[in-house]
Amino acid sequence: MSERSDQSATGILGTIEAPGDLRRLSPEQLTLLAAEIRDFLVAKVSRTGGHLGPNLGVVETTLALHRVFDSPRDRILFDTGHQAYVHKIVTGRQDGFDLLRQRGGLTGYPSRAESEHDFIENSHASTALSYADGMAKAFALRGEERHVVAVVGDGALTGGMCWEALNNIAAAKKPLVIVVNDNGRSYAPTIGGLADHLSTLRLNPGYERVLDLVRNALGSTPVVGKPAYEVLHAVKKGIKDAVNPQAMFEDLGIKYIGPVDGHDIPAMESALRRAKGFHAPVIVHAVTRKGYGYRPAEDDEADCLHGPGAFDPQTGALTAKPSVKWTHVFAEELVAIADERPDIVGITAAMAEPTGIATLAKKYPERVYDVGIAEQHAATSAAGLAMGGLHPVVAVYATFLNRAFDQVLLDVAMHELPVTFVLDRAGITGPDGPSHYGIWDMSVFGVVPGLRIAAPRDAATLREELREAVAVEDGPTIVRFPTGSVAVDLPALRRVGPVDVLREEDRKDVLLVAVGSFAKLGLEVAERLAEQGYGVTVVDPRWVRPVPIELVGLAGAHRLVVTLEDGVRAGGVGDAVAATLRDAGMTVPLRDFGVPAGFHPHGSRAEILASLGLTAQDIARDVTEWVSRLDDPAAERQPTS
Ligand SMILES: Cc1ncc(C[n+]2csc(CCOP(=O)(O)OP(=O)(O)O)c2C)c(N)n1
Ligand SMILES: CC(=O)[C@@H](O)[C@H](O)COP(=O)(O)O
Ligand SMILES: [Mg+2]
Repeated sequence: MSERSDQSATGILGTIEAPGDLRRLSPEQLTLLAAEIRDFLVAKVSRTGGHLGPNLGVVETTLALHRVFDSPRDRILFDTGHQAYVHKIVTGRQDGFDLLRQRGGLTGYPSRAESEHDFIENSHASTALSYADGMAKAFALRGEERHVVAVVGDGALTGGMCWEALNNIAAAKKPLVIVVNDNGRSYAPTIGGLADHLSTLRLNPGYERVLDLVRNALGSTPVVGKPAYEVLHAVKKGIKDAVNPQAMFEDLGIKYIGPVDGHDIPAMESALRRAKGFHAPVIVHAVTRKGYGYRPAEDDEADCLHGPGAFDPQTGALTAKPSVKWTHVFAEELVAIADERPDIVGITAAMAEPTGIATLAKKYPERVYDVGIAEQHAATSAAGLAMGGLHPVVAVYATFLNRAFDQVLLDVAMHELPVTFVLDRAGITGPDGPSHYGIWDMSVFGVVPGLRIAAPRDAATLREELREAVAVEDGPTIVRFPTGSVAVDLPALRRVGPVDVLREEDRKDVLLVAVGSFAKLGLEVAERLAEQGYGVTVVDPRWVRPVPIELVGLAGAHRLVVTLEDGVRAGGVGDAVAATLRDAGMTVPLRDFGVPAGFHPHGSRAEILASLGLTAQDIARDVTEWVSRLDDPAAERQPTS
C-alpha cells in the first residue's frame, strides 16, 4: 500500500503532532482529516461538554490557517477563543481532550501555559483585533517579518472594541490578516446592521468568483504587461462597483477578500495566501456553518449546540438530568412582572437564551432588545430607555458587565436612572476559567454611588429581590446569582429591616453574615460551630450594597462577626460591613471570607471553592481559631491559613 493509504488506514489525525504535519498532506488527506477531527470533537465533547458548534464550524478554516501560516512564529489569534479546539488538536494537544475544561486538564480557551501557539486567554469577545493591532505594530517596529492573523466571529464583530481596532488597523497599514468567521450566529442569529451587511456579502454572487472568471477569460487572450494590468484593474473596478457591497471595509482602508467558503480548504488556502501576500491589513471573509458536519448541531435552532453539557453523540440529546436553574426562576418572574408593568423591557447582549431574556421575548418580542455582544452599549442604551420612561432589565453574565463599569457609573448611576442589571453566573462559575468567574461585581460596582446590589439566596428571595429592584426608581440596581441549579429555599426565622435571620440561638458568639447563595454554606458552618458549643446567628442581608444599617445592631450583640461572599474579598461585602461597623464606632472583630483576588485555574465550582478554603470545614476551623483567641488571647497561636 502507498504511504498515503497506510496513513489513511491508521487515521491521519494520529499522525498530526504539530502544524508542520499538515503541510505534507494531499487535498484528499486533508478532507479525510477534517472528517476525523469532526468525529474526534463529537466523541470528546459529548463526554466533557464544551463549545461544540463553534469548533465544528472552523475545522477547515483552522487547517488552512496552519498550512498557510507558520505558527507560532506567525501569531494566530482567536477572538473569544471558544473556537480554538481544532487549533489545539493540531498543535499537539489531542490527548488533553479527555479532561477538557476539567481541573488539571485542557482549558476551553487558548492557554499560554499549554502551548507556544496560544496567546489570548481572555474569553471575553471582541478583543482579538486590538491584540493583533498591537502585535503587528510591534513586529513592524522591531523589524520582524512575521504575520499576525486574527480569527474573529461575526458575533464578536458586533462588539465595539472591534471597530476601535479596525479604525487603528486601517490607519497603521501594518500587515495583518483578519479572518472573519461568519456563520451568521452568536448563539442565535447575529443581529444588527453589520450582520445584515455580512449577509449581503455572503449572499452576493461572490465578486471573487466573478473576478476569477474574468481573470480566466483574460488569461486565454495574449494580453501581457501593463495593458493586462490596466484591463484587469478596470474590470475589477467595474465589478467592485457593481457587486461590491464590501465597500465598508475597503473604504476603511482594509482590503477585502471574499466571501470564501470556509469549509473549502483549497479555497481558504488560496484566499489566505493572497492575504498573506498583501503585506497590508486585509479581511478574509470566510462563510462557515456553526455545527457543520454534525446534524444535531446543524439542526439545533437555539444555538447550534454552541456550548452543551455532556450529550449522547448519536442524538445530540443532553445527558444531564433537567433541573430548575437560577436563570429559569429569573426568567419566569421577569415575565410575571412584565405582565403587570408595561414599562419593563429586557436587554440582552447576544445571549437571550442563556440569560433567560428569551422567555420575555417570546411573550413580548417588542419589549426585548438584543444589542449584540455590546455590553457597554447595552448599559447606556438602557440609560436612554430609562430616560424615555421605561425600566430596562439588562441581563448579562456577571463577568461581562465588568467592561461596562464606566457606563454603569456615569451614564446610569450619575443620572440616577432606574435600570436593573441582572447578573447571571455571578461568583465562581468553573469550567470556563478565570475570565468567566463573576467574582468582581460586588467590589467593582459596590463603589458606584446610588447603586444597590441584591444577592438572593434561593428562588423565593430571587423573585422577591427582583421585584424590589424594579421598584427602585431613583437609581440602578443589580440582582446577582450563581450558575446552575437554584438553591433549595431557605426560610427566614424573622426579618430585621431587609436582613433575614436564618438561624439564631440564645448564645451570641458569632454573627455570620452569609451573602446570597453562600447562605447554605453559612448554615453548614454554624452547625459545625454549634457542635463545639458556640452560639451562631446566621443572617442573609439580601441587599448587600449599601450595607444594611441593621447589621450594626446585630453585630453589637455578638463577639465576632464573620462574612461569607462568593466574590473577591478586596472591596467586597466583608470590607463594606467592616467599614460600616467602624463608622458606627463598633470594635467587634470581623473576619471576612471570600475569593482571593486572582486568576484561579478552571475546574468545577466545588473544586475551585474548596481550593480557596471556601468550604464549611475550612471556614469552621478558622472561625473556631478566631473565637478561641477571644477566649484566651494570651495563648500562643499559629496564624490560621
Ligand atoms: C464580552 C462577551 N460577552 C458575551 C460573551 C459570551 N459569548 C461567548 S461566545 C458568544 C458568541 C460569539 O459569536 P461569534 O463571535 O460569532 O463566534 P461563534 O460562536 O459564532 O463561532 C458569546 C456571546 C463573551 N464571551 N464575551
Ligand atoms: C464562550 C462564552 O463566553 C460562553 O459560551 C460561555 O462559555 C457560556 O457559559 P455557560 O455554559 O455558563 O452558559
Ligand atoms: Mg458567529
